[in-house]
Amino acid sequence: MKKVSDVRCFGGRQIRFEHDAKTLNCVMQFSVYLPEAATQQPVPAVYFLSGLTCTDENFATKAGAQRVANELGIALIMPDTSPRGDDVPDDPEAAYDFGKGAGFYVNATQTPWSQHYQMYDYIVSELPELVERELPITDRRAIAGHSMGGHGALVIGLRNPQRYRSISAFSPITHPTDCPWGEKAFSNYLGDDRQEWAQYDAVELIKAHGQPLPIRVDQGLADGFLDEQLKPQALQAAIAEVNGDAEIHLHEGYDHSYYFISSFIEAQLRFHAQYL
Ligand SMILES: N[C@@H](CCC(=O)N[C@@H](CS)C(=O)NCC(=O)O)C(=O)O
Repeated sequence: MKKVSDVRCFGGRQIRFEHDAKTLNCVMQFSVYLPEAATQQPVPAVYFLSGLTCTDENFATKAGAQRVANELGIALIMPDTSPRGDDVPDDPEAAYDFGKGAGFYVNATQTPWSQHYQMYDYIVSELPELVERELPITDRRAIAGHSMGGHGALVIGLRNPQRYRSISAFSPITHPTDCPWGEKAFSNYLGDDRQEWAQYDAVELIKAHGQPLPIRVDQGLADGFLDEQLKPQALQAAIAEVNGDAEIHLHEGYDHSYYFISSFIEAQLRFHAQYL
């Protein structure tokens, strides 16, 4: 992998890398925050999956996570949200909710998407293997995300409890098989067989397999996507059905933006630090 930039930030370093991603069949960029503690010994990591339209830079520049990550001695790994490059197919109408910037953290099975859109395997396997080999980062991992990335964090954590210690999400798409964003993405990436979709739906996974890891969710009640796309009550009902103990924090007046994320990222990082 090649370093694109490296700057000092809150005692640690904010670094951007580029590499040939084998699972995605394209060149990808990702960002890493290394706390000062990583100069002494390898540190655990929180992987943060961003939402629709984002790259690795949205969370890096807008969430304000580095100060607390440095205090806690935790690295932040910030991947992009889809495969990139001129060879990668995009939404024919260039809509923001499908194609580039909208990989939905699934392994696509349908043409022409399946050649590049393998974001599930990229996040679960290729990226951790790379950063743990090349950087002072351990295999003590937590996974977090926002919106589409909140969906990704829940699904990836729920399906891989042996690989992660805790899960958190801001404004997650909790039940993508039952909302317009999810239905559009899954029918294109995965085809029409809805049984194939359930493996990428946090509500369905919890109902089928319970809650294997600690979970914290933060959701703003002034979020414009709340009722149509995000449906926190579907997640609450699934958790209740399996007698889980996920923390779901509903915040009066907060919206879907990075102003919301920056208000509660400290609480989420301190939540993960208990388990890392
Ligand atoms: N308002 C956006 C909808 C997409 C959106 O809200 N994206 C969220 C994630 S779902 C985001 O993080 N956007 C980038 C940012 O705020 O920096 C649009 O219409 O393009």
